[in-house]
Order: sequence, then C-alpha cells, then structure tokens
Amino acid sequence: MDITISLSAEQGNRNTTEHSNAEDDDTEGGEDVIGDSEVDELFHQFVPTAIGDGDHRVFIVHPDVKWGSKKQYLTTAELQMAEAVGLVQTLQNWTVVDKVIMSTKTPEKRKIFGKGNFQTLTERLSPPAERELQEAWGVKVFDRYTVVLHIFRRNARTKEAKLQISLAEIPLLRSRLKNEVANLDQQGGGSRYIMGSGETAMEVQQRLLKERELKIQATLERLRRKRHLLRSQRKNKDFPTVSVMGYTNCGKTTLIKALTGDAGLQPKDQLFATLDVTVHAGELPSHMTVLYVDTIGFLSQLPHQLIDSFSATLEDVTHSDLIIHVRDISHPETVSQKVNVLNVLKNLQIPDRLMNTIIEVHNKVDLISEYDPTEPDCLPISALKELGLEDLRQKVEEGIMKSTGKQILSLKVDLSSPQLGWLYKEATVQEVEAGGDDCMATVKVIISAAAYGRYRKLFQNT
Ligand SMILES: Nc1nc2c(ncn2[C@@H]2O[C@H](COP(=O)(O)OP(=O)(O)OP(=O)(O)O)[C@@H](O)[C@H]2O)c(=O)[nH]1
Ligand SMILES: [Mg+2]
Repeated sequence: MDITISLSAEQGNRNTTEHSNAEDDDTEGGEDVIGDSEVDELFHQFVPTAIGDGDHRVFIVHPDVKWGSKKQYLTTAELQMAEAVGLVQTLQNWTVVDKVIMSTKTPEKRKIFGKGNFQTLTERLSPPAERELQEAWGVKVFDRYTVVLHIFRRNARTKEAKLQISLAEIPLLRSRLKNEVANLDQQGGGSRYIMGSGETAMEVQQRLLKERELKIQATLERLRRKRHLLRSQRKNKDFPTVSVMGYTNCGKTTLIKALTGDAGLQPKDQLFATLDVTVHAGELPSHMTVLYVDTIGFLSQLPHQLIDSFSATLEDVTHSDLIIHVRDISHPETVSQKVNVLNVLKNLQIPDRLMNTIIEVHNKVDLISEYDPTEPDCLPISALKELGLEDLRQKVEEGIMKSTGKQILSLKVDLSSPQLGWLYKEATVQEVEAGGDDCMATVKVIISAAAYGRYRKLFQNT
C-alpha cells in the first residue's frame, strides 16, 4: 500500500525578490569576501529537481503519511490528515488533479514495488526504483528528498543557504553515479581504466564529486567564520539575542516582523520560506534593544541529510540568550509538531539554561474561536493580528534580564561627578530625571550585576 498524489504542474511567477540582510553583506564581515559567482558556480543545478517544467503529470510519493511497519492501509481520515499537512499545498501554482491509493491485496505483503519498500520510499527513492515507477506509470516520479530539495532550492536567497543545498545534493549525485556505473558495467564499460590515468571512469567521477563536496564545505566554513565574527561584534555591542524557533509555517517570520516592524521580512504561506538565519533588532518595554534571530523551520522526518547540512545554521541558537518556541496552535498536528521541535532542539545540544527557559508562544489564536489554553505557562498571541505582543515583550524582557544577569535600577547620581558618564559607557541609560537639587538626578539604567558591582566600588562613597 502506498499513497501517491498526482499533480499537474503550472510554472508560475517565481518570487525572485532578494531579501537583504546584514549577514549576507560581504562588506560587513571583514576581509573574507566570498563572491556571488563563486557561490553560484557551486549552486549550479546538477540534480534534476526542476519539478513542474513542462506540462507532464508527475507522481510525488506523499511526504507526511505515517507508515509504520504494521500499518498497511490508509483510512479516509488518515488521507485527510495527510492532505491537511501535505507538502503539496506549498508548491505554488500546483493543483492536485488526482489521488491514488494503492493497497496490497495481502496486508502482510510489504514489498509492492519489487525491490523498494516503504522505508526507502519515504526517505529516498533509489534510482532503479525511480526508473521502475516511471516506466510503470509513464510519468516523472519524485521522492520526498527531491521535493524538499526543490523547495529549498527555490527559496534559497543567501550564499549560505545555496551552499547548504548544494551540499545536500551530493548524496543524490553519488547514488545516481553508482547507478549509472552499474549500468555501464552491465555493458562492460564502467570499470575500465581511462587510458594512461590509472583511474576508471567511475573513479574519476567519484573524485570530482569528492572535490566538489570539499570545496562546498570549505566555502561554507569561510562563511561560518564570518558569521562568528559578526556574532562576536554583536556581543561586543552587548545586544541580547533571542532565537525564534518552531515548526515550518508556524509564523516565526510574521512574529519577528510584528515585534520589530522590520519591513524587509517576508512571511509566506509555504514551507521553508525562511532558509537563512537573519537577525532583526527590536525594542523591549524598558527600551532595551534585543536582536531576534529568525531561523529555518522544522519539519517532521525531514530527510536527515538535510538536517545535517542545515544544523550548522542553527548553531547561532546555542549562543543566544533566550529561545522563543512559536507554535501554530490552529494546526491539527500542533502537538506532534511541538514534540518534534523539542526533539530537534535536544539533538542540537542546546544548553540546559536555554532549554529550561524557553518561552512557548501559541500563535494564530485568531483562527480559533474562544481559545482556551490547556497548557500552563504559554502565551497566546496572534502575530498576524498583533495580539498579545505586549505580554510577550514583557516576558522576553524578564527572560533576558534573568539569563544575562542584568537588572533595571534607579540610581541617585551626582551630576558633578563622572558617575553619569561612567553609566553611559558601561550600562544602558534609559532615563535621566533631574531632581530638585541641581546636582542630583535619578537615573534609570539596565546594568549587569558585574557592572553594578564595579559602580558601587567606584562611587559608593560619593
Ligand atoms: N491567521 C494567522 N495567520 C498567521 C499568523 N501568524 C502567521 N500567519 C500566517 O502563517 C503563514 C506562515 O507565516 P511565516 O511567518 O512565514 O511562518 P514561518 O514560521 O516563518 O515559516 P518558515 O520560514 O517557512 O519556517 C503566513 O501565511 C502568515 O501570514 C497568525 O497569528 N494568524
Ligand atoms: Mg520564516
């Protein structure tokens, strides 16, 4: 039994709007400049993921259907659920023209596609299996890995995202190569040595692939170093950072846009709209500036090679001061999405101090009539309708104060002494209110425990 969904493809206008962000600006990160052409060369399309070119019908092995070894049939309800969470909706300008459920005559019989089985279908289709299906159905067939890659490819804007996709394509290229060589071998050609080189055709191809992989990794490493540099510059400026995480399409980008008013952000109703880590400044109730980090969304059972290549992007999260976990509370799968996100966070080895202070936000409450939170300690909001944001800002501020050890204090300051100047340098001065006495003022500051200790030592007797 398997479920496949047939789609008709219409090529629509692709959204080519470049979104710019400081992380991608080579002029900012210092000397290590990586050119666009260098990246584009590596991003060059090798894997035919051009789903939907032409007007052929294609079959896509459905991504989000659960197939445990015992489960052999899909019930109607499961089918509906599969549609509700389907990747299908996110391929813009595509419509479902047909659905086919195939069931084995005997539930025990697991291998209905000859050599292929469910496991390989959900993760990756082997090239022979792909060919078999294509020949049998007379249409192009894409597996889940290829579909996700396709979406990633279409949404990639920055250099890092492009390179990570290119890296994720390497295993595909490798298995394709193996298959081609196996075919050649059958015809007696694949393992022959190329004259004078001492290498077989297969070995040459493998070497080229390895070289490509190393080159991509090296370029990514250079970008990563640049990111580290930017991060330490940010740290020097002492802006606390808040990472906004959550399942794909839960509203992370929308929320950051609402919190920061950053017009450059583009929330979209599609999976993996955000493939790059971008940073946006916002203000808390005390006027303290925080940086919100927008991250790539999670998807359950994301092909693990893709997680591998994207988890580097998430290393920023481990360095942040606070995590907001956004949940689409209107989604039928919201509970399993939460479990999934927390599992991924655990695997990323996020430090305990961050895991224990996560602010859980229930987003899209506007879609639910009379929302009644059943879980304690969560914050109902609507990022789109901008509801509940003040409470959230307040909570973020409390979290930041705790995690950074900062506090807000009102200090009596002698204006004739260097106190105020010192505070401006070492802390964030929010308000200066002159008192009745010309020389004294009440100064509201956000100050770290360490800085306050030094302040007292320096000025306690004045
Ligand atoms: N009704 C409603 N829709 C929302 C709300 N917040 C976000 N959305 C919609 O949800 C969709 C996804 O929003 P994004 O902000 O792009 O989601 P994301 O989590 O950044 O998604 P990825 O970057 O793909 O992981 C968009 O169509 C938003 O308009 C909300 O509070 N209410
Ligand atoms: Mg996003």
